[in-house]
Formats: sequence, structure tokens, C-alpha cells
Amino acid sequence: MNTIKFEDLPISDDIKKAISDMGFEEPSPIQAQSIPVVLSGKDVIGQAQTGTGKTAAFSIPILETINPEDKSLQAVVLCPTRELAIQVSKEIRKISKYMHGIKTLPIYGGQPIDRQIKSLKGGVQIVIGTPGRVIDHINRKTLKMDNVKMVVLDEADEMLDMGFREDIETIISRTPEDRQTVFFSATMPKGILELTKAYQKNPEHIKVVRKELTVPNIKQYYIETRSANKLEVLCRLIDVYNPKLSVVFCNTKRGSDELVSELQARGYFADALHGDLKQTQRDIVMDKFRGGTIDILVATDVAARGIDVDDVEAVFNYDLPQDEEYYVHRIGRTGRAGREGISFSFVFGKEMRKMKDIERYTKTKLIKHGIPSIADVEEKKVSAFFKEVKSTMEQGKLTKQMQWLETFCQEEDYSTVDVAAALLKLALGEELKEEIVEEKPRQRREARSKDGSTGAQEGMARLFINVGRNQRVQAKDILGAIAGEVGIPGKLIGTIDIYDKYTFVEVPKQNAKKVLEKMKDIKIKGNKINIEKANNKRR
Ligand SMILES: Nc1ncnc2c1ncn2[C@@H]1O[C@H](COP(=O)(O)OP(=O)(O)OP(=O)(O)O)[C@@H](O)[C@H]1O
Ligand SMILES: [Mg+2]
Repeated sequence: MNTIKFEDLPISDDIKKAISDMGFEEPSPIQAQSIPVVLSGKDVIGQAQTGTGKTAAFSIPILETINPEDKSLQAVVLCPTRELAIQVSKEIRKISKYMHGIKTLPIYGGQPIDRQIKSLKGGVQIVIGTPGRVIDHINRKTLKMDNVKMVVLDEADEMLDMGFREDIETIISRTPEDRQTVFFSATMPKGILELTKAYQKNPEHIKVVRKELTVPNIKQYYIETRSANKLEVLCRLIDVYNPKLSVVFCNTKRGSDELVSELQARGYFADALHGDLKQTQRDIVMDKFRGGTIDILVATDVAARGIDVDDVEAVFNYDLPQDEEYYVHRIGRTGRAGREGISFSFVFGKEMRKMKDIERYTKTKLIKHGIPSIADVEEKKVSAFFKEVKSTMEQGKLTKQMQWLETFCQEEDYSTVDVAAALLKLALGEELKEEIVEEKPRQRREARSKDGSTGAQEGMARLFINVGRNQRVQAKDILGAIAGEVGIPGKLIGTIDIYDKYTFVEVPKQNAKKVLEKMKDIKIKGNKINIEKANNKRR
């Protein structure tokens, strides 16, 4: 149990007052353990689960360390994404609310650099930035690192990973030798931990993780569903659980755009966040999500780390993440600061193996969840609707409506139940959807045919198409190409499943050989694809 109070920590009254305004009553374990050590000036690697207050754990010591009289740059916090830089900067501003003479500035790409230069000229002591833009300012000499006392890497493992490492090295090399270097993250893979040696002196590794890497207050489910059914399953889960806010993760920008269009077409308030959008659009989407104008954020991994939005009650892995660490960060967008959360990961076939890797890495077990039935969804919708009806009745003032109803019933000779039932149908619509029947991959394997193709329909052969990662080719293009090359009409080709980079296509058995011969290493819309016989090893 954590018995340390904020009063026991060596922090100034101004900060104590501010964090009390923020609703922090007691320090979280990572705050209790790391604040004194960071304040002592030591280098620190702080690891604690998602949503447990790592931001304040480094922000409070930064604010205690810098000298408000000195207007030079004294602390630099580096974050992997623009949204995170903005968020951390806001948190530091909140904590320094009662302090005088402190200036902080988020600097990130996609924002006009002139405006940033102007603000920097005013004397900024704490910069919170993304590496690229920080380097840009260093090169322009608009950011002077000579007086930097402290460098913090938030999401340190990501920052030291390949994508950012070089930039981080450049930035750190510009700071004084005797600076303090502080790393925080919920995950710290061994390989990355090795790298920290290059930047830190005798670091203290403060690790507040339990057995599991994920927080216990997130209920983690997995659902077996093939790609074709994912959208419907997602909608049903959202209808049944009715989360205040949800984040849905896709592995590609294009996938998230497509999903947003489909959700919007079904009447959901959803929008996308990914790296292809302009910064102004990214800001608008985040503001809408924080404000509740949209309640579903469909995002790539750009939103996986650090983002803190209070009412996110559910996270969906619409596509399973490529890295195990990312699973931890993604689902960590819910269940923050001790709140409850729920997560659903969609898996199918070969992805079960990836899921097992995730379970091993996080030391947690994902619980199997069935696909909600139409009846489940209806029950939920009807009960929610009746709740509204009840509250309308309780508010009263229905005299006029009652008169209309009585007149109508008398004139047409209907009972009020007849009318109420018709009104219900009008309000809720008639459910015409069919139940989803998920074929089990195992059953398909049993149906394996002699030619090595898996589970194809009678008379059809299933072929495996390797599309390669990040290639922009669609099922219909592949079907079209086969029809063009081999001369079999598209309609003869059966079902098609997209497993992010893997696609299966069914062709009539007598045409299978021809397709395989003619379509080896061909290009479709500039994308190299490869059609092979499907076999069990692939799954
Ligand atoms: N001592 C505290 N008491 C109550 N709430 C707190 C406390 N410290 C932080 N919080 C709140 O908890 C939430 C999560 O904090 P924060 O974003 O710092 O988590 P994190 O550990 O950095 O998570 P992640 O690994 O996802 O980045 C924030 O809304 C923050 O305001
Ligand atoms: Mg964080």
C-alpha cells in the first residue's frame, strides 16, 4: 500500500495547491517513489503501468528544479507525437499555475515555425517537443541548449527505438555533460534498456509494475471474427456496451479512414486520427473527442501512447497491433487513474498466435467474448429507449399528445397498444440483419482438400495472396486482375478475406492451376503481389 502523502514529499506549496486543484489527493506509487529521487538530481528510469501518473512524476521535479529568475531554456521534455507534446505541456502548465515567471512551450511539426520562434524569443524555460522540430530549432539557433539542466524522454522506449534514436542522440549531444537525464515509460524492453547506458550516469531504475504489464482494472477480451464481419461486430459491441468514449485502433491510415466512413454511414459519431492528416485537422479531431462531439476515435498507433482522455471507457483492437508493447499502450488509453475500462481485440486464424505472444509478454490472459447477437443489441436498444420513454412520462406535460392519440384511436378503431407498437417500430427501426455465424478456422482445416488448399467451398480451390505490408491493393482489384488475366469471370470467384496483409481468394478448382501459373509475381496497380497455394503452414 502506498502511504506516502504529497505533504511528505519535498515539494513547494504552490505546486501542492495546484495538484490539489487538479484533484490529486495522494501521490500514485510511481510519483511517491520517483519524485524524491529525481529531485535529488539522479538520473532515473521510471517504469509504471499506463495511466498511473508518470507525467506529474517528471513534471513536478522539473518545476522544482528550474530557476524562474533565469529566462534561459532549462528543461526539455521529448515526446513521440504532437498530441502528446501538447498534452504534457498542458499538464505542466496546470501544475505551475501558482508559480510565477515560468514559461513553457510545446514545439512540434505541422505548426507554423515563425510563431514558435516568436514565442521562444520571449524566454522559455521548459520546452516540450517532438524530436524533429526540436532539432530544427537547434539548427536555426532559436533553441539554445547550453543551460539545459534536465532532459526527459516520455515514452522513452519508443524514443530510443530506431525511428527516433538518431534524433535523440543529436539533441542530447547538444546539452551540457552534467545534465540530468530522466526516462519514463510503461514498457521497457531489455534491448532498449541496454541503450539507456549511453545517455545516463548511474541511473536508478524505479519499476512500479506488478506481475502484469497492463492495469488490472481493464477487462481484456478477445473476439474471434473474420475481417468481413469486423465492422458489424464492432457496431454491436458499441451498441451493447454503450461506452462514453471509445478508441478503435487500426494498423493503417487507409484502414482507419475506411472504417470512419463506414461508421459515419451507420450514424455513429466517429472521426479519424492518423499521420496523413494536416495538423489543424488532427487538433480539431482531438478537441472534438475530448469534448465529446465525437465519441469514437478511430486511430493508428499515433494515438497509442500517452494520450489521456478521461472518459475513454473502451478500446478496440480492430486490427491486432504488430508489436506486443503497442498492445499495452493501446489498451492503456482506458482504465486510467484507477477508473474501469474494457478492451476488445479482434483476432482470427493465424492471429491467435500473435495474441498468445501478447499474453506471454503482458503476463495476462485475454478472456474470450462471444459476438453479441441481434437479440442482445435489440434488448439493449429497447431498454434504453424505454428508459427515455419513462423519463418523458415522468416529466409529464403530455396532455396534447394524449388527445391526439385518443382521437386517432377512436376514429380508426385502434387500441393504444397497436399504436404504441407501430410507434416503437418507427422509432427503433426494423432489424433486418442476419445473425453472424463465425466459421471456426479449425473446422475449415478439417475441410482441407487434397490439393493443399484450405477449407474452400465444394468445387473451389482457395489460393493465398501475399499482398505485402502497407500495399494499397484492394480485394476487388485482385478479383479484377484475375478475371482479366485468366479470363474467368469475376462472379465465379468466391469469397475473399482480407487479413491485413494476407488475402485468400477462391477460384473454381479447374482454374486454380491457370491462376497460379499466370499470376506469379504480378503487379496490380503498381503493387507487387504473389499468388500461392494456400496451406496450413501459413496460418
Ligand atoms: N496523484 C494522482 N491522483 C489522481 N489522479 C492523478 C494523479 N496523478 C495523475 N493523475 C491523473 O491520472 C491520469 C493519467 O496520468 P498520466 O497521463 O500521467 O499517466 P501515464 O502514467 O503517463 O500513462 P501512459 O503510460 O499512458 O502515458 C491523468 O488524467 C492525471 O491527471
Ligand atoms: Mg504518459
